[in-house]
Amino acid sequence: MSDLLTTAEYKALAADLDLPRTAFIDGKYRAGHGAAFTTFNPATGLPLAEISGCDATDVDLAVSRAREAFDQGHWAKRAPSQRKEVLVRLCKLITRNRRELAVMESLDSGKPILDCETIDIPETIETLKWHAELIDKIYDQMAPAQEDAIAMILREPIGVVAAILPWNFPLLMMAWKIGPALAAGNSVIVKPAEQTSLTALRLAELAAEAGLPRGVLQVLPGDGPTVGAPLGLHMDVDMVSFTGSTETGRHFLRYAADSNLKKVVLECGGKNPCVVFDDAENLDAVASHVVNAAFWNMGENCSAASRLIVHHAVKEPLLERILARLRDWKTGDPLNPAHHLGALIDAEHCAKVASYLTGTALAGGTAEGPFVQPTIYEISPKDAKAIDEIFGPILSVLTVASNDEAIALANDTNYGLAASVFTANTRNAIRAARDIKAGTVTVNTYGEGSIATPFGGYKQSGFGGRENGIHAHDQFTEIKTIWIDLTDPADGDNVG
Ligand SMILES: NC(=O)C1=CN([C@@H]2O[C@H](COP(=O)(O)OP(=O)(O)OC[C@H]3O[C@@H](n4cnc5c(N)ncnc54)[C@H](OP(=O)(O)O)[C@@H]3O)[C@@H](O)[C@H]2O)C=CC1
Ligand SMILES: CCCCCC/C=C/C(=O)O
Repeated sequence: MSDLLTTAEYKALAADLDLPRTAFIDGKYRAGHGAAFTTFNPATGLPLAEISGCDATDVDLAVSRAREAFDQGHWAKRAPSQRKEVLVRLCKLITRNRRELAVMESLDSGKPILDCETIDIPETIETLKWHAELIDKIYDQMAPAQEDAIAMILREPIGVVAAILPWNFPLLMMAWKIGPALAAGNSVIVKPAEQTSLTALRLAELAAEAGLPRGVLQVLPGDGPTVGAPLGLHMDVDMVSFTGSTETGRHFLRYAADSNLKKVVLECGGKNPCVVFDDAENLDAVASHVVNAAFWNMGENCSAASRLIVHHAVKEPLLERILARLRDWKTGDPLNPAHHLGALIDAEHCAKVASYLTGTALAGGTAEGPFVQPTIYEISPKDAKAIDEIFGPILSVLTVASNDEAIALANDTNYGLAASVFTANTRNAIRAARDIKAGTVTVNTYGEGSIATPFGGYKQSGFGGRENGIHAHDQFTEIKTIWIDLTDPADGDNVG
């Protein structure tokens, strides 16, 4: 992006921000009944704002308002083209306020402003626009039926959806959920991660300004046990869409089992492999992809490639290039647009990541407060660094003697979210893409694909559906069959 500001200009904007401090319920900001909590700037450790937290009383209120809004049909039953208009208006408002949102996101999450400006905010807009534009272009279906019957298959909004968000992509993950959910006509209650509530609240305010009826999008700040659990256990919440750790994902399956069997979709962790075969070409490009895959967003990314599985024939030249490439990746103040890595989310997470900084590193290996240098270790597959989801800027290099061994190692994990394969041989590429058990396999590149391609995990990386693309629309709708008998009564009844 050409119009990045200077650090001083970003800091001036940051100082002027009007930060939201209460829940957004029934179309307006209002204080919750839970304990107030502080949201911190991860880069400085200083408080940003005191936020009035929610509790089960607020959950009950928000669910009843969401249900009322749904039943009244001012959103759910509106023509798809009218829902589209409101969501497109919201995109325009986000665009108009994009700088404010980018700075708020960077301040609250520690993400580099460079990424907030060039990825998080543009992708948030793109996601909302894509689902808005989709909704008046999809058709329901007819199924084969008997001669004197018509069978229709309709998609209907599910009802009240709870969106439980992580702290690593606060706005973008909100967009991944509310984009398809709102476009389909649902009422959505968002629970942001306690560390990062600010942009979710501001987005709800902008949605109201865009014309979203009250009760259709509400945001309840607070922690998991106090706000997430009552949402998960609520008898009048029809669906939970969750992004976060596999462990917390399991809680939501239990909540559903212990309440109303609500639909649950989980997008959880990953220990994603970058596999480099002996015939990989253009190692400069491979090195760029590996660095980006491992260290983008400080490795606080469910689809980060934290395992580099490389054939020994290309290991040395590839590592040389990776280390050279890494010299361009600067770590530090998130509001400095020259920095590619900002601050880790909080002290607890820093301590967890730092506990993996052991042994001799090929690069990095040090942490200074919330700033962890991009770090590379060459280790054995049995090392905890190669097994655990660290969620920090630590790449494990695992050397193999054959391409088959590489695939076996790539699959030797409880996770299965994303993987990349680098090879010049088409047959090897296709075989690897087929054999790796992951929701997304990229060949000779790294990334999540586009908003049009489904995103989600095999094994313990996910459950119940896919985000993005038309598959996300499936996630947030129920399928209804309508069978219409066309028998002429004059010809007798159709029974038996
Ligand atoms: N797949 C991914 O994208 C993510 C993976 N992670 C992984 O999870 C690890 C821990 O991060 P963490 O923030 O604790 O992630 P969690 O999975 O615990 O949090 C995700 C969301 O679930 C909520 N939550 C937490 N516990 C409960 C509960 N018992 N009932 C209902 N809701 C709950 C959180 O609320 P709150 O935090 O406010 O209490 C947050 O909104 C990271 O180190 C990383 O490995 C983390 C974030 C994203
Ligand atoms: C530009 C696309 C970014 C996708 C990031 C997906 C990460 C999800 C997660 O960590 O939950």
